[in-house]
Amino acid sequence: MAPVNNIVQYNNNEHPPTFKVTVVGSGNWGSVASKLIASNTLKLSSFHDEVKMWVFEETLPSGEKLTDVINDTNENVKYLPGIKLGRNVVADPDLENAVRDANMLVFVTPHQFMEGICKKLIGKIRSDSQAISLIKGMEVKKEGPCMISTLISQQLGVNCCVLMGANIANEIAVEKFSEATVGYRGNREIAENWVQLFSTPYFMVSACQDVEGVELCGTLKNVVAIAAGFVDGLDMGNNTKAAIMRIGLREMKAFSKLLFSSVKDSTFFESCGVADLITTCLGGRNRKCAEAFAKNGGKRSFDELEAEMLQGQKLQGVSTAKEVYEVLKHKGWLEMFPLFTTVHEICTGRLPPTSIVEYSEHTPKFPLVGGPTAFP
Ligand SMILES: NC(=O)c1ccc[n+]([C@@H]2O[C@H](COP(=O)([O-])OP(=O)(O)OC[C@H]3O[C@@H](n4cnc5c(N)ncnc54)[C@H](O)[C@@H]3O)[C@@H](O)[C@H]2O)c1
Ligand SMILES: O=P(O)(O)OC[C@H](O)CO
Repeated sequence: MAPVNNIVQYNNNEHPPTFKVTVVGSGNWGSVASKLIASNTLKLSSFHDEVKMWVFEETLPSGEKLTDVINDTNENVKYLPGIKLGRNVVADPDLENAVRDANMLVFVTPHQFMEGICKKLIGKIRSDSQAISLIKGMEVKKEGPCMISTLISQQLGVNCCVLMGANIANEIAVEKFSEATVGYRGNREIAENWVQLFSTPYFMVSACQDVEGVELCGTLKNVVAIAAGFVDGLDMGNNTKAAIMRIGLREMKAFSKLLFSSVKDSTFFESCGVADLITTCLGGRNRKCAEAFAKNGGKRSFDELEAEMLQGQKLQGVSTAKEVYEVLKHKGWLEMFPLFTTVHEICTGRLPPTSIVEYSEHTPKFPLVGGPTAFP
């Protein structure tokens, strides 16, 4: 399409773009996701070039508003400094305004804020909207666990896919090769549209018809990352860390399948599964803060360490460990999941960090190295 005197003209063979994207969230991963998407909307004729990015507004130490600085410099100076997002990314602090024209909504905020965000969006989005969640976490309700994609679907009445994977944002920001998995249910065409929107030569995305499995992998690996951080903080070495990762993967798979019998074994071999578990236990923020927690003998709280070490970025693993613990307790499954249980008990100070490989009387001794019959 060619702009003539600022009016966009279409020739006979060209259709106006169908899809307009808004990214709800502008943290570390939210900013990188906006950059990936914006590079593609410029190339794909079915998408409008402009990508709106909703910013939870804050005032920087300079006294300037973060949104103004992003729009002036094309950089999220707080959450992704040094990276240009693409001139077609437009930051907007007004949530309602940011989503008004969009029909492809990308949700990427820390999970604890999503319930409030959904409430504000009820009745405010286009009726033909599709959604995708890049959020690793879950909510626990009276009725039981609720995945974030389910929260979005139920509250907003939209179909919601998920995108998870071995995706440390700072590495993708500098275009180092990574993979990701789009989880979907039902319509493959919609999933393919998301795959197209995110894929670049350095970000290889594939689709998997197992939305619960993909989302639970992304959510639960953060609990295992906390355990891996404890092992690092206690200088226990690589063998111990590998053992923790193996046991963690077993618990991830068992928990997912107990909650949703539809979860597929093969999902755990996708980027969202074993690959994300490895990268997060080697280089993630949950691992880093848990290492500091263990080095301090559990005497400095995770809240304090998060504020000091992450400068506004948020951990998901500590709250996810609590949410998983609530589910296990409610279902009577605590004894089947000693790693998940122990991580929560260490985070809350009920057990010392060294307990990650020592089991007290109230945690069972067997399943940490459990045989094949310990789980379904
Ligand atoms: N950073 C990564 O490497 C990475 C990679 C893959 C997935 N994820 C997942 O993506 C999700 C978002 O992570 P992120 O790295 O973009 O965020 P982040 O950790 O950088 O969190 C900071 C963001 O939270 C916002 N925020 C703070 N208080 C808020 C409030 N009250 N309401 C709404 N927003 C508020 C901040 O404005 C900022 O945008 C998480 O679930 C995370 O697990 C992160
Ligand atoms: O830095 P973390 O621990 O939040 O992990 C980041 C991503 O989820 C890794 O894929």
